[in-house]
Amino acid sequence: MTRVAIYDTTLRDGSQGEGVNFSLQDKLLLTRKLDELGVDYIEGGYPLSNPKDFEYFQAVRDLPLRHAKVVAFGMTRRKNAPAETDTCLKALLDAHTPVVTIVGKTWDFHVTNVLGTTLDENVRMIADSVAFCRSQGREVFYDAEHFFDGYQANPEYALRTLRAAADAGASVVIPCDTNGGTMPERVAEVIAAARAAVPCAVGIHCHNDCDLAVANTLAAVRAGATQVQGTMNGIGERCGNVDLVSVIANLAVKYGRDVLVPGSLARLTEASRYVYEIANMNFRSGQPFVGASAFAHKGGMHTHAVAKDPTTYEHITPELVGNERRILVSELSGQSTILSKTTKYQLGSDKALMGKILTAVQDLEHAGYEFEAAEASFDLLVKKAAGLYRPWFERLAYRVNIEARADGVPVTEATVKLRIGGETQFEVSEGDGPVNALDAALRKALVPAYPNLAGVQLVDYKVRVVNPKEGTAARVRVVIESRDGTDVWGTVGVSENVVEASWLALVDSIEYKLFKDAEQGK
Ligand SMILES: CC(=O)SCCNC(=O)CCNC(=O)[C@H](O)C(C)(C)COP(=O)(O)OP(=O)(O)OC[C@H]1O[C@@H](n2cnc3c(N)ncnc32)[C@H](O)[C@@H]1OP(=O)(O)O
Ligand SMILES: CC(=O)C(=O)O
Repeated sequence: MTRVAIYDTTLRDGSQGEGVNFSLQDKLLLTRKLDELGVDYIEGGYPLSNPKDFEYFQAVRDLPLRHAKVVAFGMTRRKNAPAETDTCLKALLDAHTPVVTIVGKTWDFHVTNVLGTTLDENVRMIADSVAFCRSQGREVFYDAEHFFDGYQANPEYALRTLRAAADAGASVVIPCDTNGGTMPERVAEVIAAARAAVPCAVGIHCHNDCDLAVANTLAAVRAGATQVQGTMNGIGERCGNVDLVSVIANLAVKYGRDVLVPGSLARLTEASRYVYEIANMNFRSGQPFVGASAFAHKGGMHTHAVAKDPTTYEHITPELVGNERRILVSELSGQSTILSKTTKYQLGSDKALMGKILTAVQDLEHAGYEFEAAEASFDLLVKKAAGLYRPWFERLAYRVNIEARADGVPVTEATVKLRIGGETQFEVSEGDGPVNALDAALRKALVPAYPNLAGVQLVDYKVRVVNPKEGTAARVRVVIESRDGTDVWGTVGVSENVVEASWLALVDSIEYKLFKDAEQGK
């Protein structure tokens, strides 16, 4: 099957998304990651646009890329002026990339109403720009902006612009659904018409304004497009570009097409999450293929079947795209969920115990607990129900004091009193807030006996009101995420008092860490 070239424009079109702003360093890190993933082309930016993009093309030359080619992007020459002196084309060539992508107008309405020029001059702008970059030794891709709307309005003219680019030496012409409003069957028809009109390869560039960008891109490939442009996780202007993650996975797994470099598909999840991190965006847990929930099973009937054979509720095996299966514990669980979450304790034959754990989960969830993001608290619950729990320390008391001083800066102080191995420990600590102060005092008291606790970091803290109708007397749920050198774990506490809820979640985190290290012989 023909290879489909993957052209990533996260660094250019992705950065046109609201709230996305990559630093130069971010762009270089992403370039390295995209190359590791095995994409064929990385569109690094618009060198004329700003000094950062210009510098990127200087700096990227020092990156040792294994596979990907870096591409500079820019528009056709300005109207009524020669290509040789055009500042945009000069910046494109000064980027010294092996490939340049030139975007041009194909919709007659844009030519007359936006560029303010004639249809003939626009065709010359395209041809001159492509020919000039070719004469300077660059491979040229031609992005046909608004091609689908242009083809709808004036098909002869739209095809004429494509032919101008191909005749001038473009190796790929790429019809763009710039406004993202085209339906999949129409995309297929128009791509077929474009292929019939030019001798060179045809690509596709879709936006997601109708939530159809993936379907449109796949329709284009089925109609013969051999280059796919898009962004990681679909970030981009308005509703975004096509999500390359889904496109790559569907092409490889569903259509058996040759994409990326061999063996790369299993890096998809890691690459997607890396892009979210660098873009400072939250992961989309329901994102197909790579989201944390993409292979998470919650309903009791589902988990029961998945335990017998995962294909009962999974369309592919998660490892294929580097993701993992998760079994979620909740009030919707049945005994088989509990069974699959407790395999390490080998409690399977004890039906009464499974029932007891399930009832405890349902009662606690009714009271406001949630164990989906707090598997460490669930683990402690199982230990307690199965008689495997032993206290590492005894909680005698805690107190938190917040003093608002005259300078307006509140000072928080926490005191904890614990019994550890028969000794009473009493420690005081200041912190940025009650949770920070309590955490610091807890560790001060415990680290002398359990030095591994020094390596625990609190990485996330979330509070959610459980029963908002009660106003300020409402119960709150605190979920804390903790991390050490090897693992990340979540714990939960619920109370009418936010400090107490935090304390419960904190203590669970510490206890889980102590059990975990003991089980791992640390
Ligand atoms: C569909 C897409 O995603 S295309 C890429 C869109 N991305 C961006 O625009 C981000 C980067 N852009 C920029 O940094 C700036 O817009 C620049 C540097 C390109 C141009 O900046 P300026 O010269 O100040 O122009 P400005 O942005 O105000 O307007 C765009 C100009 O480009 C012209 N233009 C637009 N498309 C094209 C084209 N394909 N070929 C030639 N000229 C074009 C417009 O007519 C307008 O020129 P005019 O004011 O003489 O009519
Ligand atoms: C080229 C481009 O980004 C577009 O037409 O959407």
